[in-house]
Amino acid sequence: MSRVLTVNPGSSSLKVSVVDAGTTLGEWAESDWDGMPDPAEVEAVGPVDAIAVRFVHGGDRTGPVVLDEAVAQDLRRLVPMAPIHQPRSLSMVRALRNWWPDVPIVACFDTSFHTGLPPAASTYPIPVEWTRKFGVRRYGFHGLSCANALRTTAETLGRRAGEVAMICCHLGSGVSVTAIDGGRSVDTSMGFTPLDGVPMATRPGALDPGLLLYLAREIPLEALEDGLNHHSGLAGLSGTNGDLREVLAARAQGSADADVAVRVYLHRLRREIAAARTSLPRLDALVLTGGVAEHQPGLLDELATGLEFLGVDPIVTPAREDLEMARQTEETLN
Ligand SMILES: Nc1ncnc2c1ncn2[C@@H]1O[C@H](COP(=O)(O)OP(=O)(O)O)[C@@H](O)[C@H]1O
Ligand SMILES: CC(=O)OP(=O)(O)O
Ligand SMILES: [Mg+2]
Repeated sequence: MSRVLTVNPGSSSLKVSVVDAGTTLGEWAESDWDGMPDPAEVEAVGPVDAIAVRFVHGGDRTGPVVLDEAVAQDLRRLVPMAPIHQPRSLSMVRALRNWWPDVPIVACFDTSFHTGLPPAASTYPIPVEWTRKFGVRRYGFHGLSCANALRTTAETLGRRAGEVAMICCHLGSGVSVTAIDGGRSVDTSMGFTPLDGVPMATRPGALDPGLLLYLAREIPLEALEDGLNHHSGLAGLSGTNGDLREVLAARAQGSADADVAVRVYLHRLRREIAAARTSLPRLDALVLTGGVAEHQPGLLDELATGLEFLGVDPIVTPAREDLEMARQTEETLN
């Protein structure tokens, strides 16, 4: 087993790479949701031995699985819980099967990293009959990014992964904050779905459930679902598309709405980071990853103002979900 084609359909981008033993041989990023690099371009890097596809929702699966028709069917069941991401991963699989019919596909899940959450963090305070009947719990997402950040942070600190107490903030189009201790997730801001937690490019993060009940009486359910997934968060607040480049440009041009959007984003992010700290015995590292962490240093300085009490300086690490997926795929197939 050597070359793994990794496919990561995120909410604002499709990222594709070919990885061989931890080295990236080629990478492609498409901001167009329906884009896909030309398979011939991928083949030009050399033949691939396996394909890894990111699925944000894997249900209760604790690790990656070889994707056969039964698994695909089961993952389809989870579409209502991850409506932005799951359909895209499923349609990517259909296309990939066409292009590479003989290459095994492994599904790698955001949720797997969080399956060991302690009950205090994973249980919703609703009637226990609802919890049992609907299989409701905090699943948590961005786990592939967290696993990669844990590995790089452990290397930086010269420790084993199990010896690191850290907070991982994934700042992409989706945003999450995860407390990691003993090599596993002990609390995380995303919940039953990736709508929860910190405001994101187009999603609101945590809302008063009473507000949702109120809105559900005023707005048809489909419009509400669309508004919460695609028109809330930074986009909804600022009137831009929610990409922080655009929000910050609007703020620089004097937009009061964009100014409030950034304030809300940073306030809620700091609040979530402070909350994550309470799940850890100590804090070795505050790690920031994802497109915003990698490309918006000025905003990170604004974020750090007010977090001095944590006693650590934030460190930035690239969100190499593809390296984690390639690793998981090799382990699964070997
Ligand atoms: N080259 C860049 N310069 C500035 N900001 C960037 C750049 N690339 C990405 N970003 C920021 O990162 C965000 C997208 O993060 P990313 O991790 O790529 O998203 P996702 O994986 O969720 O699609 C955008 O909101 C944008 O503000
Ligand atoms: C789970 C999630 O929101 O992922 P992304 O940030 O890649 O859209
Ligand atoms: Mg992403």
